[in-house]
Amino acid sequence: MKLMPPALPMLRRALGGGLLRLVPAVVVLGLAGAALEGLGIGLIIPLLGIIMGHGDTVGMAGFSALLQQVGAGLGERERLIAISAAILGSIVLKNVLAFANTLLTAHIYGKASYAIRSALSERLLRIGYPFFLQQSPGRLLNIISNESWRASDAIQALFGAIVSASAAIILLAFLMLLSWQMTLLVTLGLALVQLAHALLSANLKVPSRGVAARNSALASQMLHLVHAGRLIRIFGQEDREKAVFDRASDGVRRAAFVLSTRQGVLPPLTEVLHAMLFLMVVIGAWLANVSFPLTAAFLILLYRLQPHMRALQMSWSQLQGLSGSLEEVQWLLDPAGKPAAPQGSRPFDGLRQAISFDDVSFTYAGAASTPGPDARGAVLHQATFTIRSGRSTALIGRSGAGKTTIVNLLCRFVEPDGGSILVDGASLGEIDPGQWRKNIALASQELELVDGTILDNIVYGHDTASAGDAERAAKLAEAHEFIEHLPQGYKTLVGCRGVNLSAGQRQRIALARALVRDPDILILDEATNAVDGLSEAAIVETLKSRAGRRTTIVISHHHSTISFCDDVVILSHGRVKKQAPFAALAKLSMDELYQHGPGEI
Ligand SMILES: Nc1ncnc2c1ncn2[C@@H]1O[C@H](COP(=O)(O)OP(=O)(O)OP(=O)(O)O)[C@@H](O)[C@H]1O
Repeated sequence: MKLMPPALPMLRRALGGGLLRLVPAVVVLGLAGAALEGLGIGLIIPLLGIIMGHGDTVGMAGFSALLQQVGAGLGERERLIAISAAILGSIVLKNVLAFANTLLTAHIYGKASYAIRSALSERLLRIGYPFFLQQSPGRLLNIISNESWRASDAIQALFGAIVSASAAIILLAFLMLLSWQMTLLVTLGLALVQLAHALLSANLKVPSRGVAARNSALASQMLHLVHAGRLIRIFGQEDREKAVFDRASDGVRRAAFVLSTRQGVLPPLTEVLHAMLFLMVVIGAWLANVSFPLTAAFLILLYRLQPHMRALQMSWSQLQGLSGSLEEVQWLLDPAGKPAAPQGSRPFDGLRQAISFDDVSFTYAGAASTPGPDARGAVLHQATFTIRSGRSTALIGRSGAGKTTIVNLLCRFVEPDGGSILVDGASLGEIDPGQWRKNIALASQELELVDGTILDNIVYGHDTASAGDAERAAKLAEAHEFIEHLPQGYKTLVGCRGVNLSAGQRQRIALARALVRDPDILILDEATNAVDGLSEAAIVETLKSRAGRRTTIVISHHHSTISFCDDVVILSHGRVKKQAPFAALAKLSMDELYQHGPGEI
């Protein structure tokens, strides 16, 4: 049976060498504190000897006899004061060290929490985009907002265990010096209690996983309530949503209750076992005729040892109780089995001739029933078409035809399952993704605005852009006029995901954000569908001005939006039905274009 939470080695990696180097300091402080405590208690032997009026050494040998000699040369009164002062000094110093250890542990806890959150955010930012298509946002949110804290608690529990174990070892050593026979008995008893505790703690893993799973479900519900505020109200679903939320919340309560009750059994059980051990020592010492000062010092030491043993056991059960959280954090941090970020090292500084899709097939993970390009669920089937450099290409097709999927492939959010995408003859998969993305800009109905000002949003990802550049881009995107009419102009806060603006205003800012980079390849995916006709006509004029100089890819269901394009690619059910110069088909309506057969012009 595995008693150690499996995720601890992973956490060790996440924490890095810096924090681990502090572990010896924690151990040294723990050992020194316990040594001072042991010494202070040991000095009770001569103290009691003086109070009882004799230097009774019956049953004493070695260390205890040595302690009995402390201050032997002094007068009785001076000796009493000196020993009392030494006991008090050791207690004060021990507590100073305990405080230092608390500070150090708090420092490590804070740093560990930070390190875990930082590692999680790093993973989320560097992981391949398909991961987000597969995973529940509620689970991810729960890991970052809840489980990461619990993983830090696990680290604190681990450090607590180290301190308690150090103290226990030292106090056991003192006990050994006082009476090795009684210490052997005690050690055997403690080992049995420890084993019973460890076995019972191992059963905490299952309920701990239950708590983590219920927390994920609750986080999903929370996200839903926050994001679907309008939907819930317009369809009058408040009561139903409340019931669903309460069920998820009650699930967390019940799972946490199961975990707490199983954890709660452990402290009383171990206390009873420790009390039995304590009484066994008292009776054993009486039967063996051990001197009173020695028995008293032994029992006080044993009494002081118990909290450390209990703390060690509690840290252990806490670690087991947190194993579900540790596993969740480990799952997210572990790169195994997760989509990798796009690779490639070939330099790219601009499109010279064309981007060619050559028999490209693609299936979203989880959508395929059988592997391979012809699998059911494939959303692109051997798509072949060309996007010419310096020209504008319209990608059209009915809803679900695969247009946005082509954008996802172009932006390397996903990679083709079959066929190849060639950029000036080189495979897109070999091109440095950073350099490639620097040369493209995407304005899409799905790309959010960031929480900040309008200016922040326009220059997002283009650090060298000045306020003047932003204003020029806003003019091109037909956004300048409405921005100027806002009380704070470009300093207006757009709110979370741009809630303070209308849909058309948001789209124009997103378009300005794409245009401010004057990208080599501009991709517009339904980027102006909420913009009024007049503004759209002006935007089309802007796009026309890129002709011959820059490449533009436009996806739209509106004839007016694609009217300036040189080429058109017609998609149907993931297949390219036709690629033709747009001028040859310009007279057809969108419906006629969608229905257009492969050979007809
Ligand atoms: N993340 C996903 N997982 C599984 N299937 C998906 C995913 N995204 C899209 N699809 C499926 O892929 C197909 C193509 O979707 P895509 O978004 O490319 O269509 P589209 O032509 O852009 O449609 P629209 O005009 O409605 O935006 C659809 O059948 C859709 O259900």
